[in-house]
Amino acid sequence: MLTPLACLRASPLSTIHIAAGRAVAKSAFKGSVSFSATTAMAKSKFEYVRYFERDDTCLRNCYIVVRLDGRNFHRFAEQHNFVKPNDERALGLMMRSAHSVMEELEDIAIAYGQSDEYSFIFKRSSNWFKRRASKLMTHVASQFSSAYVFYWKDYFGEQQKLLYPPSFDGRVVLYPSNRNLRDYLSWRQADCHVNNLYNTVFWNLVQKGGLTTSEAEEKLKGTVAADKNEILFSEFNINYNNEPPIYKKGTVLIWDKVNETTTKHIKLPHEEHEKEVTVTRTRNIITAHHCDIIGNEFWEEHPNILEDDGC
Ligand SMILES: Nc1nc2c(ncn2[C@@H]2O[C@H](COP(=O)(O)OP(=O)(O)OP(=O)(O)O)[C@@H](O)[C@H]2O)c(=O)[nH]1
Ligand SMILES: [Mg+2]
Ligand SMILES: [Mg+2]
Repeated sequence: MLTPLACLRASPLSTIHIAAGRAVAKSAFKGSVSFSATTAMAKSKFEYVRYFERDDTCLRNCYIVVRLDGRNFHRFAEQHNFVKPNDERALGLMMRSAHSVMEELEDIAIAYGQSDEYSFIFKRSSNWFKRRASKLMTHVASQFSSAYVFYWKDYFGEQQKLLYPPSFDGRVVLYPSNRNLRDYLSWRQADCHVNNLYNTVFWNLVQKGGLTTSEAEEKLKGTVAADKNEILFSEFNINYNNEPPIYKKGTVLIWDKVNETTTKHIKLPHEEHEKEVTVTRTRNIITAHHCDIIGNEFWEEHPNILEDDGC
């Protein structure tokens, strides 16, 4: 007897003979027990099962946000010796993976990432995959995860091996207005700032100040941003404003137009010699920014990211 698993394994090598509207699968494995299953073809009585599928079409006119977050990255960061509190390699790899998502999937107008998360915003007019939430989310998550593994060595080199396959959860959220979408992105960037300020002081207290992690935690209890800035400045001579923007602001990926000029040699039919001509092409490329997206300036500089609210 073949177990169900063995049958599954056998099926790719099986030959299927179609006779009188019925499919007969025969095992191609020599020596194994051959099976011949007769299965009714399309339009069978089984087809009703497809009506159990849920319609998860995203509401029209809304921005579709897919947010990914690394699963148990606290442990992943420890096991892969991430630098505390910010690991440039890890942030670079997250950015590269997000870049890959934007390159491969259509209609993403902007992406924002920090720590182990990335948000991808599909244009409100997008009709990609008929706006089916599960399709959008799973494509984003799987492209991101495979890119993360694929590009690992480019960022961590040979010394730091990838010890196990990382994974990312995904969720879909719809935002009906430009204000809502901007507030969503502001929320994520504010989160980046709050966490980074805390982590910067915390790890300075531990690594340079000699405090244990619980002593550092105790010292920071009840402190506000100004207190943390003061500790950084007075105890460690660090001006938080001068910390790298990628740590403080996260990463924004957008499409930008660039002009590319190339020289070509062409020979016109009525001319004897080749002529050198310069050709300028406009190309869309993805650019990374580590700037404030809470205020108006960024949005005024890039007016094409948001679509008209239409009201
Ligand atoms: N050392 C270090 N750790 C990082 C860095 N980026 C992310 N992390 C870790 O990743 C965690 C991300 O936080 P969360 O997403 O809230 O938590 P999580 O452990 O991933 O758990 P779940 O998301 O609930 O599965 C942080 O708490 C850090 O421990 C980094 O650059 N350096
Ligand atoms: Mg996480
Ligand atoms: Mg997270």
